[in-house]
Amino acid sequence: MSALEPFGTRLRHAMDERGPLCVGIDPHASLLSAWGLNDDVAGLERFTGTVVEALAGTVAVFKPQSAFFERFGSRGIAVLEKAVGDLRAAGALVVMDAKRGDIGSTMAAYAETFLHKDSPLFSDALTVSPYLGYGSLKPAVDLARENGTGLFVLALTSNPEGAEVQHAVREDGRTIGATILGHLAAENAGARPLGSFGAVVGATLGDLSSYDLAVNGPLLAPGIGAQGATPADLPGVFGDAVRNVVPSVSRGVLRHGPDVVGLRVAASRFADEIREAVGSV
Ligand SMILES: O=c1ccn([C@@H]2O[C@H](COP(=O)(O)O)[C@@H](O)[C@H]2O)c(=O)[nH]1
Repeated sequence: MSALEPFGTRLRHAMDERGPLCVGIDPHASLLSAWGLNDDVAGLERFTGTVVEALAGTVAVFKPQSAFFERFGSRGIAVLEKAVGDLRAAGALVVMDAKRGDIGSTMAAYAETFLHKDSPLFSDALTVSPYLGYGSLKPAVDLARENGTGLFVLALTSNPEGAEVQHAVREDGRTIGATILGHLAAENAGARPLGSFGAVVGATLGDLSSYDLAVNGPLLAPGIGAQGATPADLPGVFGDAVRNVVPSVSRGVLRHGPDVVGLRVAASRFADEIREAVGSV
């Protein structure tokens, strides 16, 4: 494979061409059942293949949730591998939502799993947890730089429980979330048109004006749809940083399957609402 352009550059182009919507692939057992599928590998395969068939050619970014594939063991991982390959072959970017984080030496192995160009699970970016210390992510940052891939670091997550950690105030007066954002701004310094090191910032969080979201990198924003946030909330949550937001919707789109037209209509409705909301800033 020839060297890839940096993830941030590829993401900016994909957002310009296809819009910023990210569709999450979360094959919950309840969704498999609602689609009339069994909660087994054949059901997983059919579900995932239908999402790819319906949306891979039009949506910019996909975020497979690794947990829903891992729960089927090696055969589930095989379904995930195929989906990643098919999505990328259709011109979409893949953010693997595996939320890895460990001491540096183990982090290097996680990075090789998802961000090394020769890995079967090679993805354009990976979600990672900085809660063993931001510095523990260095092997992933380094490998991402070498391979033209990216990271999305959990900074201010969409779930209410996140606040007890992420809003905690350090001795220097900064919150943990703000500290993570600061590290990302440093990683992305000077990158054009967009850095490759993004933050996960929930769309559910309300006014974040006390946080400096100008990290010169993408802001992956889960929480739209099933968790209650809407595209119209985006400008109020993200302010000027909204142009770098990648709004992510999983169940809000997936519940419209298994009909491929239903999935397309749902994704296109979210894309339109996002365009309207973000265009208004
Ligand atoms: O802060 C976070 C980080 C990640 N997620 C993940 O996004 C999807 C949300 O799914 P919905 O069905 O759209 O609610 C899911 O995979 C989460 O693990 C998040 O929700 N919040």
